[in-house]
Amino acid sequence: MGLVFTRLFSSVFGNKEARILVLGLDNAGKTTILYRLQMGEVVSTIPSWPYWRCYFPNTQAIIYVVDSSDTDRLVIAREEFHAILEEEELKGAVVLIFANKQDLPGALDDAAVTESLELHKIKNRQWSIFKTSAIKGEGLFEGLDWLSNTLKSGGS
Ligand SMILES: Nc1nc2c(ncn2[C@@H]2O[C@H](COP(=O)(O)OP(=O)(O)OP(=O)(O)O)[C@@H](O)[C@H]2O)c(=O)[nH]1
Ligand SMILES: [Mg+2]
Repeated sequence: MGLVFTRLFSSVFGNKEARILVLGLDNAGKTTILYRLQMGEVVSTIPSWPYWRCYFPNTQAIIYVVDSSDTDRLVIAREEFHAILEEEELKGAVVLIFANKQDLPGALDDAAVTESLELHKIKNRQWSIFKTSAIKGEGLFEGLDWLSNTLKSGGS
């Protein structure tokens, strides 16, 4: 399951529209995050894997959401994440990772999630990871600020 939205970033060059995909395993917190960010934009739901590709063209950024407390499924999350990065149509997209559910006991921190997802393998692309709690509303805007600045400065 995923979500897609477009957002306007104002910059010195005027308003720039960015198409952003929010992806991640089920239960990661994607819907909660978008609700928290109070996106005024139209958010559409992407049904399931086979259809994800239809949403890939013209995507400037991917937000990949991980349930940091669901350590059993981090391997699956890693495989899914790297499969997404392999997609030709997403080669130019900037990647923001949300290590979500930091409020839960046993949640891995950003360094541990970086290790589990093997983020050091990411090549030729701008990326960053932020610790978030969608429930508490923590870390989300910091991440979005990074994304906004990165897209304004020309993206990948
Ligand atoms: N404790 C805690 N729970 C969270 C957090 N973010 C989301 N949840 C909970 O996790 C569950 C799943 O959240 P959703 O936002 O529905 O997850 P999703 O990624 O949209 O899931 P799908 O739509 O099934 O793909 C819900 O019960 C949320 O309340 C968080 O930061 N902390
Ligand atoms: Mg959802």
